[in-house]
Amino acid sequence: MSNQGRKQEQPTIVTLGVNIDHIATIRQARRTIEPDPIAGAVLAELGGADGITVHLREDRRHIQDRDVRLLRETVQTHLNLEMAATPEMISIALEIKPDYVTVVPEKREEVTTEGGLDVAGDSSRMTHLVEQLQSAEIPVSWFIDPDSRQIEAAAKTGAKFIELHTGRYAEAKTETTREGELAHLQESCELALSLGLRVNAGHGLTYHNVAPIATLPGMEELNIGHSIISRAVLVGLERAVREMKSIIKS
Ligand SMILES: CC(=O)[C@@H](O)[C@H](O)COP(=O)(O)O
Ligand SMILES: NCC(=O)COP(=O)(O)O
Repeated sequence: MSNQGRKQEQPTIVTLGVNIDHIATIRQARRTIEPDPIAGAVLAELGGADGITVHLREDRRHIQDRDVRLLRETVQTHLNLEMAATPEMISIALEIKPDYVTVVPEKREEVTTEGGLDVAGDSSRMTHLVEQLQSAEIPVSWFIDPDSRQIEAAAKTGAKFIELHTGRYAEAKTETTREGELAHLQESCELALSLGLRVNAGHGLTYHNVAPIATLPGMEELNIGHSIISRAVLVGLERAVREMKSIIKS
């Protein structure tokens, strides 16, 4: 069922979904048991995360099926499962029942998610996916570019959310380009709310570029991963070395 005609109320507080994929990237570099993203999720929640996001890629390069199953049992806030629109992923989502699913485009050869999903170009398959997941009470979010055609198509599928891809904003090389991308994101957010969608955003957000996105009227949740995990590695390093040194000395 489409959302049209039901303007979404504007949320007043922007929440933070912490994407813990790259804790698993470090673990998978050695195919070992540490660092465990489940422990990472507990610490992120203690630090104030409002939600935990993981992307179960088809190639399982970082997050594994076991991680998603355990996170479902341990996450105290909400669990956002990012996944491709494939039968395998739909069946995993139906079994695990995350608090919501964000459907993303995926290519095996990409380093990270390139561009948003083409909901407009495959609307009947996408509408069917929404019916399958939302009839099981799993709200669907489309990870799309700030593009009016995609936003209108997203609303017609009946999905509850979109996540605006902030990659072009994050990668802008000049202030003028960045301002232009921010304006696209603002207009997109307004359009989505007017069509009854709730609006999240993410990709490439950092400590330096997040503030203007966090103040966009109507923005609900920002999903941020790489920048937070990168900082965590560095701010934790001194303590980690001290702890090893004290064992060696004793
Ligand atoms: C869809 C998205 O933006 C996130 O999944 C992010 O890309 C982290 O995962 P990868 O680094 O595997 O792309
Ligand atoms: N959907 C975006 C996300 O979960 C995190 O992306 P990034 O901060 O790792 O680029």
